[in-house]
Amino acid sequence: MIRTVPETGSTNADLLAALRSGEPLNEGDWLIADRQSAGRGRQGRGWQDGHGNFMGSTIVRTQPGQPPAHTLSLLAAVALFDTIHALLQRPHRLVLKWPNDLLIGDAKLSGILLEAERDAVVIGIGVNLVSAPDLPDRKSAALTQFGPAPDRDAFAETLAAHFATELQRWRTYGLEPLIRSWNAASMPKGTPISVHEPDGGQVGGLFDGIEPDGSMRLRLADGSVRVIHAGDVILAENN
Ligand SMILES: O=C(O)CCCC[C@@H]1SC[C@@H]2NC(=O)N[C@@H]21
Repeated sequence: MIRTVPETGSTNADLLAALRSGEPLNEGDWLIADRQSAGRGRQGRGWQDGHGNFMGSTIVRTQPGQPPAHTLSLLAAVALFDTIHALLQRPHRLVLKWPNDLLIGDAKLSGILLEAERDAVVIGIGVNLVSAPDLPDRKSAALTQFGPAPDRDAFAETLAAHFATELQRWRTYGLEPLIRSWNAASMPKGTPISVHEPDGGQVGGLFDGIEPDGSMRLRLADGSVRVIHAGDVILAENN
């Protein structure tokens, strides 16, 4: 069920609170806000809302024997890619940047934030359908720069359907088909990037694809490969 509210602080915060208070929430339920006053982004950043943009969250129940929960960020990215790809007149400009950002050219179009709560993960997605905020450290873009504004509610229905399909595939067949889909949508190997690691370190190199477990390969200047399990990736040319 998709529930829409006119305004809230953060749809992620709302679903986390609902989980904590034991409200009945099912997989497939989405909470979507027309406006968000305290949107949360990755790495402690905020997420700026915009009239007509998509801001919504859903939950997945974690179960023993299924792929690691953090790979749901790749899953959400693939579902989002499929949703947006169909809307673009020149879809080849759309690429995924590890782990889950969608870029048009070199500009960020959307963001995905996973937050865990006991046996559940809240997955929040923000998409610049109509307007893009100015970001301090990277370029941003909105879909309206590339075509007509999609209807937000129709967009939500399609995204929810793609997400449900990917979730079932992830549970049934594991990570392999998901990684294949992610790779097919990925920015090209050899793209110069800079990785900001959770410990505050920064390392530059060339994007070298992803490992079967979803971690990222970074080719360093000396030709060796470093496997990155967590971090924030910035295109070197945006730096
Ligand atoms: O930093 C990022 O790239 C992730 C941004 C995630 C934003 C979405 S908007 C809907 C949901 N609610 C939030 O507070 N954040 C996520």
